[in-house]
Amino acid sequence: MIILKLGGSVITDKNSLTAKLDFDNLNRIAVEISNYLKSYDSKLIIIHGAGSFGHPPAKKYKIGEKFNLSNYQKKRIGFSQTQLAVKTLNSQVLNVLIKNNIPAVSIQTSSILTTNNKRIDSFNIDLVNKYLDEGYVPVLYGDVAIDKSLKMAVVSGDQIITYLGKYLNPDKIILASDVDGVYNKNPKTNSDAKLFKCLSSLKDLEQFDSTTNIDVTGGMIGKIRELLELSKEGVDSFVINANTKNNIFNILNDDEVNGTLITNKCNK
Ligand SMILES: Nc1ncnc2c1ncn2[C@@H]1O[C@H](COP(=O)(O)OP(=O)(O)OP(=O)(O)O)[C@@H](O)[C@H]1O
Ligand SMILES: C=C(C)CCOP(=O)(O)O
Repeated sequence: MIILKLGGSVITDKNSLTAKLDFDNLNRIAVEISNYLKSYDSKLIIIHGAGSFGHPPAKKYKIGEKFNLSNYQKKRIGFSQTQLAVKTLNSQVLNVLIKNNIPAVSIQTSSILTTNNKRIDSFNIDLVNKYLDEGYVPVLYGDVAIDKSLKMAVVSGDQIITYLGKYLNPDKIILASDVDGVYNKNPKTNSDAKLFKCLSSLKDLEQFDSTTNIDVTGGMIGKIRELLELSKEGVDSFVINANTKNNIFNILNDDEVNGTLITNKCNK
């Protein structure tokens, strides 16, 4: 079974302050996934990020931050707006996947899990497995969730990967973003940034800035923290660039792709 995350920076314009789908990118990626599934009968879970649909409302309403009960009504509206925004993105993603003949089914993250202190503490994985067994491609996404301690939280697609990676024993975990992998510093703002072929510790990074100021889940650093957590359980993952044509098809197909392997077994 393969878990593939389509980053919000790939399927949306993440620099936009209003929700904006990157249809061309999404459609090209859907064609690559569809071509792979035509040849191989493998189980696939897709997770997508929230991009410019989810991060701006989550930031505006400070979802997941401490608040007074007197503020609760406004926070509820913020929760609802964020949930609707990511659900809207998810519908658009599903529309493109299904048009490309992928039997995608949407699993609304906020209806299938809860968190405690921002970490997933209950998850109806059975449902995901049942869809997989019936030959569907379950699609989950970064969303909000009811949180036992904080009342509400943001759950990143990356945290969903860590959770499913631990419990479903996937053969491959792929995170597709808009850069070639993990660098020692942000490659978008540093022309001398060096790409890691393999990463096993955050200590190797020189800079810890996130993507844009709208990101509420820590950008690339948040992602690496999740993946390093997973690597401690012996589960490896790859970070690759989905903006490069055929990268998604090639990595699904086990062909070599430029990127970063996150593992606890890098040979230094
Ligand atoms: N050390 C680094 N290595 C690679 N990218 C970095 C680094 N530091 C910052 N970045 C930025 O991280 C961005 C990718 O992270 P981001 O969280 O946007 O990914 P995503 O998974 O596509 O988005 P989302 O979380 O919305 O799904 C890149 O665009 C890059 O500019
Ligand atoms: C901002 C929200 C609601 C979810 C964030 O998910 P991510 O884009 O995968 O980090």
